[in-house]
Amino acid sequence: MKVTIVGAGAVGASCAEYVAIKNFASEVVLVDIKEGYAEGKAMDLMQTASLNGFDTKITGSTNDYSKTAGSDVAVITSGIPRKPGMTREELIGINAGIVKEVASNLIKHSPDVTLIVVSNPMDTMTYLVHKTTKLPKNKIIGMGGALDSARFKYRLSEALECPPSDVDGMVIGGHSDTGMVPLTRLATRNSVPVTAFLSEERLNQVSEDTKVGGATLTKLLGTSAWYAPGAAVSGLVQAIACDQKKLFPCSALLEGEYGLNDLCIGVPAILGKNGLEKIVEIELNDAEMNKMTESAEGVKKTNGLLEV
Ligand SMILES: NC(=O)C1=CN([C@@H]2O[C@H](COP(=O)(O)OP(=O)(O)OC[C@H]3O[C@@H](n4cnc5c(N)ncnc54)[C@H](O)[C@@H]3O)[C@@H](O)[C@H]2O)C=CC1
Ligand SMILES: O=C([O-])CC(=O)C(=O)O
Repeated sequence: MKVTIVGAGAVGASCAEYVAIKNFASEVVLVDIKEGYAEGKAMDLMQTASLNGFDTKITGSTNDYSKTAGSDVAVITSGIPRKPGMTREELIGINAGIVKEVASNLIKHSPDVTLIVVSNPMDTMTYLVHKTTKLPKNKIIGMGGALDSARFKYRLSEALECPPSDVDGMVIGGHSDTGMVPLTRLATRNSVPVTAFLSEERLNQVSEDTKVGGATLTKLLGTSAWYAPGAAVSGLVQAIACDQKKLFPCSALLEGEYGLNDLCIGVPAILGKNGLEKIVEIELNDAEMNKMTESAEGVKKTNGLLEV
């Protein structure tokens, strides 16, 4: 199993580290445009192999895609992150060109690859990859919902004063400060609906904190987060590499599901060796469906800025 990660920055390197530590891939190739940067990150990570007990071989390359040939899964984290006060959507001008070129380079050397798009604005970048490559739709997946759901569980655990591992919950919709739809009605603590423990007001607070999860960290860090994003991507990579048939909310190209068409947005999906194997349509109530429709309008507005 060969995994390529383009962008050896904060998220790309964190993802490489989690993939290696989980020890399911034979090879990880890091690619970056900055001279020597991917090679340096790869060497540093390889020097943790004997400490962390993994056998994955990590190599780096400065923009030489021949090194990525035959990749099963490739992750696109190349581009710029936001700074405090910015929205993800403001990154479109720089990141669209980068993502389009990187996807094309990857496919040239790995025609059967499954692509996981991370660069922001992620739903629009995923749509861009669908529009500009000839990969089948199951082979292009956007990562956002897995991270947003992890943040939702963290915020729920705070409110419930319990460990995050006690909590289950999911965020669908667009990966943006206003577009996320945390499904509080369906969240549980060991099978008990969280609505049995928390007031509507407290749950609304959990939802709002979840939606601005990325912005809150960007304000604290001066750039956007990387540990939870890297871990979330590694979960998607593992589900595909190990054919786990796991369910994650992912940004998928919709063709009528949830009453939506011609956009990529976060919906529950099963991931396995064929990439995004199935979109799962869960029953939403009217309020949730309205939020999803509103979120889709926001994503479509950003898609409208693309030159495709
Ligand atoms: N979808 C999600 O849930 C998340 C998305 N992000 C996004 O991921 C992206 C990366 O974030 P960070 O790793 O924090 O940024 P970073 O600045 O640390 O790393 C980005 C790397 O991409 C490289 N790069 C730029 N153009 C390139 C090209 N044409 N080819 C190869 N490499 C290129 C840069 O040299 C840099 O090393 C950002 O757009 C950020 O907004 C970040 C966190 C979560
Ligand atoms: O907030 C950002 O810009 C990066 C990101 O997508 C996240 O951490 O959710």
